Amino acid sequence: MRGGKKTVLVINGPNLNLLGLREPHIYGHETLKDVENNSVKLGQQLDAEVDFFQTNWEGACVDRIQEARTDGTDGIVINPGGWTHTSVAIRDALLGVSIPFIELHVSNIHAREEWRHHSYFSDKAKAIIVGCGASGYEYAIDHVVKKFPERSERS
Ligand SMILES: O=C(O)[C@]1(O)C[C@H](CCCOc2ccccc2)[C@@H](O)[C@H](O)C1
Repeated sequence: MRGGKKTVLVINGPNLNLLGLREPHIYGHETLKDVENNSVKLGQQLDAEVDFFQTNWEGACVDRIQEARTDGTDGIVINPGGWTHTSVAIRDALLGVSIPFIELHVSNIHAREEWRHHSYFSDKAKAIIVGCGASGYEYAIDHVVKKFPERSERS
């Protein structure tokens, strides 16, 4: 909670800054800025705080997740991008802060190449949303706000 409001952190991993600009037949035409704007607007409608973070650097992602342990974050929505299939470090960071999270993918990774079918996050995620395009971010935020418990830990 921050300022008396449920607080959701949305994290996007590498190359998702190109969302809507490349491979629209796979990832759609909405840009990451569109997603951020829609997410913040939904937060206002739900009387919640939505923080938005994107990085191409794995260590910066770990640092942002660790920061969430003490900044009032109640739940995380993460699209790990390519790290989905490679990153034990980010899995460890999520488990280390003990913040419930939803794993999100714009595309349906289970209908794509075999190597995309494995995720280092799915077995620990509270929920997984795939294949809903940019709308998935709003579904995930709504779920965190309405279904995830408030966290009291601040230290
Ligand atoms: O479907 C998803 O959201 C993914 O997380 C996107 C990742 C790709 C992130 C890069 O996204 C781009 C978007 C537009 C243009 C280029 C890359 C991919 O490696 C995962 O398997 C599934």
